[in-house]
Amino acid sequence: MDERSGIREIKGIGEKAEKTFGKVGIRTVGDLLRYYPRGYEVYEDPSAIGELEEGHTMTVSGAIYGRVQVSGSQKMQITTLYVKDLTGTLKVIWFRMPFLRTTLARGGAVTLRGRIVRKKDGLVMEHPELFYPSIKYEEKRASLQPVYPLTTGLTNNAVIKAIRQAVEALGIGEGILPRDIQESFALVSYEQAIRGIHFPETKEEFYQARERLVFEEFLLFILSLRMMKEQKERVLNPYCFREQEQIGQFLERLPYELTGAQKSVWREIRQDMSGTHVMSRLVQGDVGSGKTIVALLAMMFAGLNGYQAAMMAPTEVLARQHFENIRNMLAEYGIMLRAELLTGSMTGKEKRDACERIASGESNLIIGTHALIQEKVTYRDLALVVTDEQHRFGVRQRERLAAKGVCPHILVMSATPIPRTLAIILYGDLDISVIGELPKNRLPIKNCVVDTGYRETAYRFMKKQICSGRQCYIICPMVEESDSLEVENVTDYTEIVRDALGKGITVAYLHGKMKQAEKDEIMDAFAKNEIQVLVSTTVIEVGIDVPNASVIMIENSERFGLAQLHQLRGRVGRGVHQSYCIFMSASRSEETRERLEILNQSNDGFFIAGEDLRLRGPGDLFGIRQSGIMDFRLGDVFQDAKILKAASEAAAGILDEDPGLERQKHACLKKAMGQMLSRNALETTL
Ligand SMILES: Nc1ncnc2c1ncn2[C@@H]1O[C@H](COP(=O)(O)OP(=O)(O)OP(=O)(O)O)[C@@H](O)[C@H]1O
Repeated sequence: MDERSGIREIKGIGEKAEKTFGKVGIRTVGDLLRYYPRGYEVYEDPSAIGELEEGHTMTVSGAIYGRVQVSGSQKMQITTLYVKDLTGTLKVIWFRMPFLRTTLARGGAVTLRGRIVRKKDGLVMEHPELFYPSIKYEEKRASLQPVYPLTTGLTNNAVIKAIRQAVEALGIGEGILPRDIQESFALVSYEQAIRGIHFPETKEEFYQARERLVFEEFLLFILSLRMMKEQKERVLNPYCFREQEQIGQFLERLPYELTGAQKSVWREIRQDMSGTHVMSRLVQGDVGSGKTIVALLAMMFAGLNGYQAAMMAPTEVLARQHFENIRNMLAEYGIMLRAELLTGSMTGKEKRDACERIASGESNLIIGTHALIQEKVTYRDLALVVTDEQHRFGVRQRERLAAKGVCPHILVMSATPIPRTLAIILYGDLDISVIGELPKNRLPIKNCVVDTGYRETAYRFMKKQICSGRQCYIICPMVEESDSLEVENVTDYTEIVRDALGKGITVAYLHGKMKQAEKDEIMDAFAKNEIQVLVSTTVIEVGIDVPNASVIMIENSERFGLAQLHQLRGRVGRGVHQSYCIFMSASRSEETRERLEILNQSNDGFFIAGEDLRLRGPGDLFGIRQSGIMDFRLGDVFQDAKILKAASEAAAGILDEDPGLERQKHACLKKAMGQMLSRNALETTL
């Protein structure tokens, strides 16, 4: 058995289990080994019964007191047991486990781990994990128990068992890292890493295992990017771009002057597009810095030179907003180009018609969502691809869209405030431009952090703003992960806001479960100030641009990450009006206060990202987080910035020494890269 073997070769995995594992993408032994836990549970020291706390998962050790009883209906049998220690007696119940009556003997020593709930007759431990005799608990005590992502039919124990079997039966090889790299970066061996990520005995073991695996992930990613960049750099620019007078005229008639930063980025883009090689450029800028107009200029530049340009937005609402914006500008300034919208929610006929106009070249500027790559779209002469909010798309999707043209120029817009040093590593295949200044007409947003007692005052404040012509967003309080409740919650909350604001103010809501047409209608009405208050879940997070909106109130701010709060806040302060952000928080914890204070003090995305990193700290054991920026299994580009840097150094060293990865010691690495790149290529052709 090796990593490529099917999982059926593992003892205990039959046809049924094979299917279940298949649902989470595990087909081979290698897939299984790289199915990492999403967190770990610590089997803590037992607590005294007299000190148990409601709502927590806790462990108790004691003697079985009295007889085990089974009651309830045939369908739902309840087994009850009392356990006693020096400090008290605890009632314990299990559902559908009547057989325990014969297993558990009166007076026996037992350890139980479960959730403590309050019932009529006091605290009860519900459906706990049982260690009988107690000594069995010692094996688990203080160790970290992996918790895997699961699906229907797949239990945590089944995953643990399968991985244990695989680890024991398989001589785990050396992995892909060359020995010299492993040694010079003081990383643990592949075998230690695999054991340590699944079954760490200590936190230290976990950290080391994770470090090695994250390093590997980053190294592969960086090497692949470098290779892609090299291949790209060889591509000569097949397009012929000439300066267009109409662009200059357009800029002169625009109601505002471009900022210095916008001008210089626009210059770089123009030079790239008419240069000798195909452009691959990332434009980074804080929320509201005016990236859209720069993208639009590039698209017009392509259109006026007789080519097509496509822009892929992360949501339909945003695609429509860009489309309307572009269409209106073309009409207003008399530019003879045709904009086209293509999104998944359009009817079959609408899509077909749009595709025809794209294929014939009648439409030059195409704006859409994933539909731009998913639908069967052919372009007549695609010379530029703009992807908005790049972090919502992977490198693969970007490539897939690029594959639709011959080899179009690529422009990526990103509001993710990552420090330049990090950006250079992460977007290794792109050149980077930064729009590092906000338009001059902006007043800094005024912030406040308040508790829910301030709500009434906030409503009064909003009412005043609305009376002077402004509009407001309210990010709705959240309900615990429940989709059906989410809808109810937004509608109920909207009623409360309507009552609070009184007649004459139109309040509407927006949530993820609404039909696209409904969402579009609401957004259109909000943009026209027919709606004054928009209550929403976080669907409005990215890119929405209504400069007249001057207040945003974010309920449950404590539940969001700093970067997301900054994005949400960025929906206001986009015009000449003084804007306000009210961070409402129900939590009194010191940590929450400190986090929100950062936003209260600063409107600068780069500063906030840095502080976020400082607060999150290295090695966040219980949440192996995904930053959402890159699609890494384990790594987090913020949290693991140090490992990322180390991997980047390692990549540079490897390529210096052996540019084609021809040496024997790099063979495994090259193979893994090949697999990764061919996976990309495969998706590109789909
Ligand atoms: N130089 C400028 N002077 C004044 N206003 C500007 C300037 N450039 C852009 N704007 C306006 O600022 C607003 C925000 O611009 P834009 O939507 O491009 O921001 P963005 O960088 O895409 O932000 P986000 O990341 O939040 O989407 C828009 O209403 C736009 O018309």
